[in-house]
Amino acid sequence: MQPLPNMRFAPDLLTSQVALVTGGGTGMGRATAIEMARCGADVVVLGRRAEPIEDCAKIIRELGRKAVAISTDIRLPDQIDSAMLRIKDEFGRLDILVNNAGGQFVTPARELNNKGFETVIRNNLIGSWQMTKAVADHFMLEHGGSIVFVTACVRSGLSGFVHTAAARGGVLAMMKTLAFEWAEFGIRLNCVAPGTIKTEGMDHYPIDPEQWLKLNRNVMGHMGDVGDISAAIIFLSSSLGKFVTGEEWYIDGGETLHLAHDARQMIDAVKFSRREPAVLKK
Ligand SMILES: CCCCCCCCC/C=C/C(=O)SCCNC(=O)CCNC(=O)[C@H](O)C(C)(C)COP(=O)(O)OP(=O)(O)OC[C@H]1O[C@@H](n2cnc3c(N)ncnc32)[C@H](O)[C@@H]1OP(=O)(O)O
Ligand SMILES: NC(=O)C1=CN([C@@H]2O[C@H](COP(=O)(O)OP(=O)(O)OC[C@H]3O[C@@H](n4cnc5c(N)ncnc54)[C@H](OP(=O)(O)O)[C@@H]3O)[C@@H](O)[C@H]2O)C=CC1
Repeated sequence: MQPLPNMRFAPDLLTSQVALVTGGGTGMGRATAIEMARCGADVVVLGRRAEPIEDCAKIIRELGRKAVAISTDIRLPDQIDSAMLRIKDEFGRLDILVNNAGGQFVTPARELNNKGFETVIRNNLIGSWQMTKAVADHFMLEHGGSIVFVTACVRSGLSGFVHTAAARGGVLAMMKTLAFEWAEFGIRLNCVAPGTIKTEGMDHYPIDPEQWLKLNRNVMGHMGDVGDISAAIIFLSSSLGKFVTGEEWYIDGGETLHLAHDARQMIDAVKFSRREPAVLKK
């Protein structure tokens, strides 16, 4: 488990709010669920495996907030419906949804078959849609709320991840469409796109984190931590973000500043010499 960040927001920021975090048992979802509880929210922690979500709910209860862990696969509508009924019973309302659950595998597109593509679309796009529609139908179309999707930095594609690039691009378009259609119901929707964040989820990838740092284009020189992402999610979910909807927020340590990175290499090449630019020497 990654260490939790220090408390960053006012302890009453989310008082009287009920939040649901998918994938809340690990990584960024866990950090967000716990940080929301520290801000006064009651929290529903959702994921497939019982143990991590129960652990997270236990921590939240120790903080003095109400928490319920519900084992649910976001791809399965029947399980989602049961989860909604349980939330209605336990809390009676739901104000915040964080669509964080997701995952994929690295593969060159030429080696990806249709089943693999569909698997990742179902997990990341259809799962997020199903959760969003259920939460709107059961709660938010009646009393409003805030929905944040955790996506990925796919503005220029994501080599090795064509399936997830397609899914996350779909989530972005879905979010913007719903932000327009559901504004009249008091529902705000936004995306947070993490760069490379140190979580247990990264263990699924066959690459050493240090090697990854050399390969990526993060200008900070280190990976982000779970608190970098939970802070953005809480800002957007809470009254701090009350005038923000339909937005996508890249929290990536400058990983997508490709032009700035290229310019830095050029500056290194000329060694700050105006009279004798290295590029002209030979
Ligand atoms: C380097 C850069 C690092 C660094 C990367 C940094 C940038 C990336 C941004 C994102 C970072 C993160 O998300 S961080 C981590 C988040 N967590 C994860 O990614 C979790 C890891 N992934 C998974 O759990 C799974 O792969 C998941 C996608 C959910 C699918 O699980 P399921 O159990 O539903 O599916 P399975 O039954 O396993 O597989 C269904 C089919 O999918 C295909 N399939 C599944 N796994 C496959 C695999 N490894 N390789 C090929 N194909 C596969 C096959 O066609 C399978 O069918 P058959 O052939 O018939 O079996
Ligand atoms: N770490 C990074 O650098 C980046 C991560 N992301 C995305 O951010 C999100 C969080 O990732 P991170 O914290 O790193 O990784 P984790 O693997 O720790 O988190 C993913 C969580 O989602 C849950 N989950 C996955 N599939 C389902 C499903 N079908 N139904 C319910 N729950 C599910 C998992 O729990 P369980 O298996 O028990 O269901 C797990 O708790 C993911 O969507 C990820 O793809 C995006 C860009 C970069």
